[in-house]
Amino acid sequence: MLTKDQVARYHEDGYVIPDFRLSTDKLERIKQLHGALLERHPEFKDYCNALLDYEPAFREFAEDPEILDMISQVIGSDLALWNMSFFAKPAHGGKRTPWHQDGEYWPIRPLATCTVWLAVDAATPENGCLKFIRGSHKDQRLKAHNRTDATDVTLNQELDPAAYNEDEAVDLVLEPGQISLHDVYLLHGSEANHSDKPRRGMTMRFMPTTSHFDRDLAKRKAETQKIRDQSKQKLFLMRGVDRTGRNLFEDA
Ligand SMILES: O=C(O)CCC(=O)C(=O)O
Ligand SMILES: [Fe+2]
Repeated sequence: MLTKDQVARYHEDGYVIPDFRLSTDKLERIKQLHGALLERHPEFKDYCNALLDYEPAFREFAEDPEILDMISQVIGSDLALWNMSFFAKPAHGGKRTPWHQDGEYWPIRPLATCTVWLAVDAATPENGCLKFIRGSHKDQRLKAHNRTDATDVTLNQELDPAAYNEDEAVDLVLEPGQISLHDVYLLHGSEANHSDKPRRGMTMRFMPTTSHFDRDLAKRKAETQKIRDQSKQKLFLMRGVDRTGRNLFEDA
């Protein structure tokens, strides 16, 4: 569980690093599953944004009761897992992630999600750890993004340079097995990996079921923003009930 102070930190800063460590066994299992996935799909060497479509076994890590307890402390006790991704950032050139707000990409209304970012390897400034701008989620608004057609990036929507000041960024330094939780409006990004160590990170994205995963909006966003069509996204109810009555879940 998060302490009262950690819950307050999450709301104040837009992220928190809980006292949590995934076991070495589970980390090894994640590395194995990911290694096998890359053998089948080498195109995901930098980034896979639909992990469960290609390897459903990853879901067990999002069913961890300790993690679900923490998520319910920050977004409430009715919650769904709607995405898992893998930012693999290999040694010697793993791609940068442009500065962005997650919400720019996602067809969830009202916009809400808590992301668990799990460090599979140690994440440091040298291998391109995530960088957050503390408190930048607070007005709960999306700022201007521009599309980038660069090929050395994981994502294609980039915050307008006038919307943030990189000097305010803090490094999210994590040991293997540690996690951070971050808000859907938080400004964040990461540099390329020029080191000789990989920086693998796995995400689990949870939304409160007071929000609607809008599949029509997903289609429109795919067209207008040239992002992946998320209209067929699999949603898993993890705790509680659907509060909107409009979300479509997979059978558990
Ligand atoms: O791992 C990265 O470099 C980016 C991760 C990210 O943007 C996210 O988890 O929302
Ligand atoms: Fe992100």
